[in-house]
Amino acid sequence: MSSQIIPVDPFDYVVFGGNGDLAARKLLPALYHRDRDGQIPIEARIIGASRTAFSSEEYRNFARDALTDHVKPEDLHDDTITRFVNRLFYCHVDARSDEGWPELKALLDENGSSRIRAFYMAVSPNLFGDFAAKVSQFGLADEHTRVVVEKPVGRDLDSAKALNSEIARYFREDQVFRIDHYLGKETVQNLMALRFANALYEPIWNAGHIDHVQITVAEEVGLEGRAGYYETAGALRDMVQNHIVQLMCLVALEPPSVFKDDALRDEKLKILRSLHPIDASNVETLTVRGQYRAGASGGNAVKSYLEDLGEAESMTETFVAIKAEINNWRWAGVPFYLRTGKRLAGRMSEIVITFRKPPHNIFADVTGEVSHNQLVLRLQPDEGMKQYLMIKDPGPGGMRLRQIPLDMTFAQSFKVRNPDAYERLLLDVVRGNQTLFMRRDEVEAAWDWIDPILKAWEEKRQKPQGYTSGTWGPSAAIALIERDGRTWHEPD
Ligand SMILES: NC(=O)C1=CN([C@@H]2O[C@H](COP(=O)(O)OP(=O)(O)OC[C@H]3O[C@@H](n4cnc5c(N)ncnc54)[C@H](OP(=O)(O)O)[C@@H]3O)[C@@H](O)[C@H]2O)C=CC1
Ligand SMILES: O=C1O[C@H](COP(=O)(O)O)[C@@H](O)[C@H](O)[C@H]1O
Repeated sequence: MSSQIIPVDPFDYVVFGGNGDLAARKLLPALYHRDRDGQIPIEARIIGASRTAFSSEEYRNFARDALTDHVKPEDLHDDTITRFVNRLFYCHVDARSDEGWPELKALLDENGSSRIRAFYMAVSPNLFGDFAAKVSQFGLADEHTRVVVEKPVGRDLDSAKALNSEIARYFREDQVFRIDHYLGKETVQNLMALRFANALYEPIWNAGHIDHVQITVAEEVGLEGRAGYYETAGALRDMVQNHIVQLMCLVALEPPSVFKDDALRDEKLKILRSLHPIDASNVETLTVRGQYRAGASGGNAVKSYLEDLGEAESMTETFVAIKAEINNWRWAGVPFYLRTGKRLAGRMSEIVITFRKPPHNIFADVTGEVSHNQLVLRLQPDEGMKQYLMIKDPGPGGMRLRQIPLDMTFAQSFKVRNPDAYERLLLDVVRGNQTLFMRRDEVEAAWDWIDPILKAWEEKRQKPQGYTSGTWGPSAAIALIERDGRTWHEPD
């Protein structure tokens, strides 16, 4: 069964970098799924644009291969593939010359100016400004045009500001969609539903009732052919500055008055600006950097980061753990333990809210300690939520208590395919809905918190600690939380 369909108006989606890795792995499959589910209007077109001299027919073949490689075989059918690829066109353009741009303009103008136009920058960030300038120079944009900007938005605060200013020369902020695909994940949106569509949790969603929060985004994969980019980024820039910080904001924000654009983004911004600074004075106690060594992943032997990179040494971290704190009334004294890494023991992303214990244990004599209730929001795999509660073991054996989860796994509760985050976000751009996209000031506020960490690591020469591939990271990450008398949540 398909997921719920909300129609969108006809559009032309131009994907700069339409023959790149992101387009092949994520964008074309996502658009294919929306088309297969009947959400893409018959007139809509998708136009790949980059330097390679493809014809539109060759681009359709590229797309067929991408779908074969990245869509589950059971979702591929000849008729839906053919319908989808017939929407595809290709223009051969260079961001740094005028070559190909008049042809792209002519193709777009076939539909007049009333149609929605979106330009997706699936290219290296150092080309974002060039593409924006060309779109403007050749008159491809009007006031309804939208532009999608991929991460990374900068590599520090100064470069992010420069990039944002460059884009702002050509587009208004309400035309700019800075994508963070974690915001399109189902469980992440469900976090908003859980908090604000139920009266149950919000009264206890604060320091009075919550002991601490954990956010883990663990990956089994290594560099996946992106060594060049990764070596200039590292886990803090690649995952924490955007995805993990965004998740932390959604856990922590105050209720917005509506679930819409600036109302939500204003509240996220307040959290970003309330983050307790981490700098040279506390970086060694509040952060852990790691780098994977050789080990095993999914039962296979895997190389170290340095071997993957082909270098003798590197200061780039492939793992980060951070103890973050939010300086406001709601969260005073509640640590947010964050961790992410590559080549870890499994692919598992979750947010764990650990509540305080009952103020008095009336079962102390018969059952000993009672556990903290935990709410586990599983982002991937097996998206869903589990609320762990203490219950009595059935039977006459006395008051033996244990934790049992109230389990809501989406796959079991809803018999629908779980859409990829890009499916939702790509069409939100067409709708002009910026709720799940990052505003300029948010991105810059996130860098404002991250920059001093990067500087402090450099100043202290805090080298990444080695960890064996296939484990949960360096032992120092375990010590980071155990020092506080807590432990990382063990995935089921
Ligand atoms: N791949 C991924 O999983 C992810 C990627 N991203 C981001 O997405 C963006 C694209 O990444 P990715 O797809 O991996 O990169 P690739 O290197 O695979 O693709 C880059 C694309 O840019 C095109 N290109 C390069 N130079 C020019 C130019 N001067 N004019 C026109 N087109 C040009 C290339 O095509 P051609 O050579 O034909 O011109 C190619 O299509 C990056 O910002 C990356 O950080 C973000 C998250 C995940
Ligand atoms: O943005 C990125 O995300 C992926 C992880 O995304 P997921 O949806 O598979 O969890 C990560 O591998 C990549 O390094 C990073 O750039």
